[in-house]
Amino acid sequence: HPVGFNFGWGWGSHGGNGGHGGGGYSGLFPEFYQFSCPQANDIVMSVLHKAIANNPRMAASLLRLHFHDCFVQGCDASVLLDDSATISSEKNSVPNKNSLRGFEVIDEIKAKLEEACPRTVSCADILALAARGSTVLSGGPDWALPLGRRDSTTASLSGSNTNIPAPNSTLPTLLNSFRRQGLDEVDLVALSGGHTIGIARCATFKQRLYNQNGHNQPDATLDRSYYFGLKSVCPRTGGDNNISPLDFASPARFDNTYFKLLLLGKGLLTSDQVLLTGNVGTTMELVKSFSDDENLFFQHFAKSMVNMGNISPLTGFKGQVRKNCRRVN
Ligand code: HEM
Ligand SMILES: [Ca+2]
Ligand SMILES: [Ca+2]
Repeated sequence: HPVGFNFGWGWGSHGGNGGHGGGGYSGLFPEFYQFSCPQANDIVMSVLHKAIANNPRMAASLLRLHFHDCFVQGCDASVLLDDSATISSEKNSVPNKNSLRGFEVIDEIKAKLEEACPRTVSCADILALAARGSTVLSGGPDWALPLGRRDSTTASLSGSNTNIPAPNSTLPTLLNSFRRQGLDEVDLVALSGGHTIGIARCATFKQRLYNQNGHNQPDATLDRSYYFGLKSVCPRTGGDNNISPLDFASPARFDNTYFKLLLLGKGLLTSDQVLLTGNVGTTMELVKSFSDDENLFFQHFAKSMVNMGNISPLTGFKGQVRKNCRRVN
């Protein structure tokens, strides 16, 4: 039987971390495919290698996909489901529409895995493997990745609209949003470091340039020269789809320059800069520590990615292993 004896390994769905990511027992474990599909990660990495060589931004897009999956119904590949008679796709939510990328790469990975190990590797695990592989191939840390997630048969468009924080969020709002997922302020700062790679559209930060507080004034925490540079990319009207790197110093390199830029007032999104200026909790100290010590950032990023990846997984007999990530079986 291709599914192997991993299926329903037993302790799965009763692990009881309360559906939360932060610490605790998830029922997932790194060796989940050791016997049923030992080559799973190699297949993922070979597709990633090609896709990222072809377009370095793809690493960023795939990392973000896992985040947008985990914050809505947990890490269950709900984000990958297309519209159908029974599914209102999360792809149409405000944070996702015209923004999420990388679905074709996930499709390619899934097709190769179905050939090698039919009906074995879930789409939710593919998202987690692709996020880790993208981090590694961009120069970031590697980590032991708990596996064994199964795929949802539902999606939540409304959950996608409410659970994924907006780029103009205040620090208390960000902390609340993460807390609801069982993640703490260290997770928030470490995972925001994912913005060391990738790109954002003007629409997501334009408010900071022209009307941060309802008085037609720019965000006072923005460095002046950075502000003028951003204005040249994002005019007051139009240009909403123009793009700017989240970490302009090294947009394709997974390093700690994101935090160094925050110290210089050169964070792109409000949600980035408030980690330093927001004055709640110890996020400011964490930003300073991560900008001082890349190793420390890498260790925390790895740990927090595991925490995020543990949010409400479907295990044991719950959910299914989709044959095609875009639709339920
Ligand atoms: C803390 C709250 C967060 C907010 C408010 C936020 C917001 C955003 C926004 C607005 C964009 C640009 C989207 C666009 O222009 O279409 C973006 C891109 C990105 N985000 Fe986040 N994000 C957050 C957390 C995270 C986390 C936890 C990760 C992963 C660990 C992540 C990874 C990324 C990456 C890699 C990109 C670039 C994607 C690409 O270039 O295709 N973000 N984020
Ligand atoms: Ca999900
Ligand atoms: Ca970088």
